[in-house]
Amino acid sequence: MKIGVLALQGAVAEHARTVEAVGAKAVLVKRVEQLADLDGLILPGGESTAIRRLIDRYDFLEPLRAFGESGKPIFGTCAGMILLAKRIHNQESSHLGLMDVTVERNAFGRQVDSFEADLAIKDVAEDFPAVFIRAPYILEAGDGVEILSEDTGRIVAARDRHYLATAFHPELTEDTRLMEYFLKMAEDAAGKAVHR
Ligand SMILES: NC(=O)CC[C@H](N)C(=O)O
Repeated sequence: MKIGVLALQGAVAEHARTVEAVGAKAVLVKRVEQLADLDGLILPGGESTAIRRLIDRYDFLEPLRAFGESGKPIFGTCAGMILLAKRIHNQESSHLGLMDVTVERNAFGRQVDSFEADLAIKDVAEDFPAVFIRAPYILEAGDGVEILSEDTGRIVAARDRHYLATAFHPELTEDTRLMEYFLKMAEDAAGKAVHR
């Protein structure tokens, strides 16, 4: 399986390492043509406004939408979750607008810029070490969205069809269980599901 990591800005190398750790091939995506032969794509954390500027500069917006709309899985972490969302709280427009959620940016407030929490994530882990950095969270999720994890009442991981999003950074720990979950989504989508 080939999993791309959008390599415009943000935590790119860490995701690529985790992709390789679960036995898939990581592709650092810097040009639109590279999307063609991927089985899934990761939108990393970083700064969503900066990533968006680069998406526009390199004409990635429509190709990324088309990638998602073709049924290929996309995993957005932190800023990547903001890029995936259909709605952004207090903002008129969204970015890719693919996942049926409303997100709020920097939602944990300045006092708690960064923190770690052990999270129960449905179908993934009882105790996932989650690192939050100026993290957003999901304020509202559409009916078809499966809530995978909440931290103190806030939705911090969710899945909408073939879109997966976390408010935290799974790539900053050695724990590969969430990446295994995403790889399984990509395998299922590719119709190549193998017993693992
Ligand atoms: N760690 C992150 O990805 C932070 C996200 C950032 N606060 C944003 O709004 O894009």
